[in-house]
Amino acid sequence: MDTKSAVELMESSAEVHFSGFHMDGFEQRKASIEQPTTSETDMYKQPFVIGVAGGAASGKTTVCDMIIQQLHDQRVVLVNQDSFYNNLTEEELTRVQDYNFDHPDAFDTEQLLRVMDKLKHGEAVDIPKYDFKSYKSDDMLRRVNPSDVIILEGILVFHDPRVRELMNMKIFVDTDADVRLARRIRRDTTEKGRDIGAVLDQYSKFVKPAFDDFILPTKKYADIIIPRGGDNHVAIDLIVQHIRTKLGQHDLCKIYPNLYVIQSTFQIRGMHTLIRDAKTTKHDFVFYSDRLIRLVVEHGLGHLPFTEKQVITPTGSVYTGVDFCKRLCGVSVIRSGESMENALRACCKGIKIGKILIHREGDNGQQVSSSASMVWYKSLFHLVILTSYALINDQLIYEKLPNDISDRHVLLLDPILGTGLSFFFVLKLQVCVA
Ligand SMILES: Nc1ncnc2c1ncn2[C@@H]1O[C@H](COP(=O)(O)OP(=O)(O)O)[C@@H](O)[C@H]1O
Ligand SMILES: Nc1ccn([C@@H]2O[C@H](COP(=O)(O)O)[C@@H](O)[C@H]2O)c(=O)n1
Ligand SMILES: [Mg+2]
Repeated sequence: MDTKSAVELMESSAEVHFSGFHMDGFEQRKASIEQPTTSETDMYKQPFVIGVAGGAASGKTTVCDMIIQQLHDQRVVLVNQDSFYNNLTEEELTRVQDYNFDHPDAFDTEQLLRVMDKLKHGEAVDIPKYDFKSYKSDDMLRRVNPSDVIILEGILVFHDPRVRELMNMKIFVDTDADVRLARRIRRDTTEKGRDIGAVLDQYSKFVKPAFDDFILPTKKYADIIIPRGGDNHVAIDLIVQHIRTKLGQHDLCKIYPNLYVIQSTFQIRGMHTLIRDAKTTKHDFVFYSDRLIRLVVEHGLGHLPFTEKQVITPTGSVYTGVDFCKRLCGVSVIRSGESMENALRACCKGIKIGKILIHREGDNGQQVSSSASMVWYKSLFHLVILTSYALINDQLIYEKLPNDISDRHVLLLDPILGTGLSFFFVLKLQVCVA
């Protein structure tokens, strides 16, 4: 992998907060207890699941096709809830006009859940093909391979809470009832060869009541409501843009399995908003930057190894806990890295902090994402593999490092990930030291 692709990926991942980025071949979490990691990496390794609900003939399939078309360079699969229609018994087939295809019980939701579970865990699945004319699943199955994005589409995909929980994004296609009915009449008479009278009977007997009772009430679960379905190009563009941002994070974590992305919360976004606001006072800027940096430091520390430790509590009982990793030091990249020192000192009592100053050339003033970052790695001698990152012509102007740095876990402090080139240079430097 070359530096350029990493930088490009970072560019595509604005708003991501990187921490705990330690490189391949790195010896990690060697101590007897591993910190139970709630790694966001695990989360992002799973596919991004989008649910698309809405009334029959509202344009769900059309919207999905448009999203898939715009995401042509990504691995996307479409799963239709229609594929999970229960087969009709012989008796039901004789009185098909009395069968309610719009009721939640018409679907085999347990099978849908099994299929989604497999896909989410990276397994290929065979999905039934439903035939609207024979009211039965076809003998032919459709092979669906695991993908980065799974779109699950259907009138009632928001109905069952277990299905909803699988979704990272929920879209409701909101189209006027008269438009839906007009489209349905055209579709069912031309494509399904049905009689217009039967279409209208089915609509008033089942489709409309089920829409009011089961589909419309699920609109509240939607993250995004698209009026006018496929005609709403602006909404579809925005959705695709959002998915791309999410996939940017996803890709980074795939490339660097030990990259941890701190999940954005409203607190974090609130701090970013204040920090980025030109009107923010210097005092507030410092206050909120400190708070943000502290979060990154805490998060990074959470990935260090721990050893088991037992203590006696004031009531005399034994508490089995863990001991902090003691062999730590920080290295800040002068000058920006120094802004992270206070937070590190506040979290790690008496920690030694070294400094390095780099003269940087060759970034052409490019800006990538500006996010607080902290990188930790175990010791300088583990970084030989990083030679390939060193594409830049920078110089080490000054260094003051703890003498025993090679025995310590090193927290490299560099809060502004501008182009990321300083960071890569630091890695190059370690190759020289080793
Ligand atoms: N924006 C649109 N303008 C005109 N026809 C449309 C539009 N969106 C969908 N249709 C047509 O309406 C019918 C239903 O659309 P579809 O996307 O299959 O809806 P759903 O999947 O919600 O049932 C299809 O025949 C489709 O070609
Ligand atoms: N044999 C069937 C099965 C389903 N329907 C109708 O299809 C609609 C759902 O599909 P969409 O693509 O429109 O979401 C639903 O309203 C069912 O009534 C059918 O007519 N025959
Ligand atoms: Mg459809």
